[in-house]
Amino acid sequence: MLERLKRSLLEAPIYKRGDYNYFIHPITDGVPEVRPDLIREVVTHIIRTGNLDIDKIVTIEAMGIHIGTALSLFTDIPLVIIRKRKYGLPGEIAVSQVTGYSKGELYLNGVSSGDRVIVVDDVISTGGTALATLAALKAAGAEVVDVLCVIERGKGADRLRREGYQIKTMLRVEADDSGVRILD
Ligand SMILES: O=P(O)(O)OC[C@H]1O[C@H](OP(=O)(O)OP(=O)(O)O)[C@H](O)[C@@H]1O
Ligand code: HPA
Repeated sequence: MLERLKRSLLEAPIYKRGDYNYFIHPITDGVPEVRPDLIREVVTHIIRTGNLDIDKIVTIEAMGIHIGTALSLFTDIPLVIIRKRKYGLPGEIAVSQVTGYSKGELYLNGVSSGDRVIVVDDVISTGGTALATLAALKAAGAEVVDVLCVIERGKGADRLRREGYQIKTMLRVEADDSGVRILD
């Protein structure tokens, strides 16, 4: 199961971002290319394992967009993209995002109070992006029925679980100077 994802992760090159061993992968970076069979494998797994009794799919710019778009096309459920750009629309919700190597602002539009949503993203590492997303959705009055990240590294998923959130991930990996190892 998930053979294409596993194989491509084991081949992923490492790029040092300060002290952070950043793996470069089609799902997380769109590099070198995003093959349809890989996306199909990932989205098929999300459909099989995610709670899709929802009104909207929510993802985060940038590398959640291809996953969210494919899932939306497969399920006919609308997609909301949390952007890194302010639009100033009425009701726009801004939250701060901190990852293992960057800081920024995220802006949520398009989710209404009472909307049932799933959050999908490519990877969780420190959990900073997911926690910011969940804070924005709470402020919007949405009901988050599931959180699903394709790849888990570090302690971010455990951080969300400690804060009471359910999160599903497809593969857990670790990355160091020598490359990516699949833990389970
Ligand atoms: O658990 P965290 O430490 O928050 O890391 C996970 C986040 O890091 C990346 O986003 P980022 O904004 O760095 O890059 P992107 O624009 O390429 O998605 C990735 O897409 C996740 O959203
Ligand atoms: N690779 C790609 N995207 C990421 C990573 C990584 O190692 N960590 C957080 N987002």
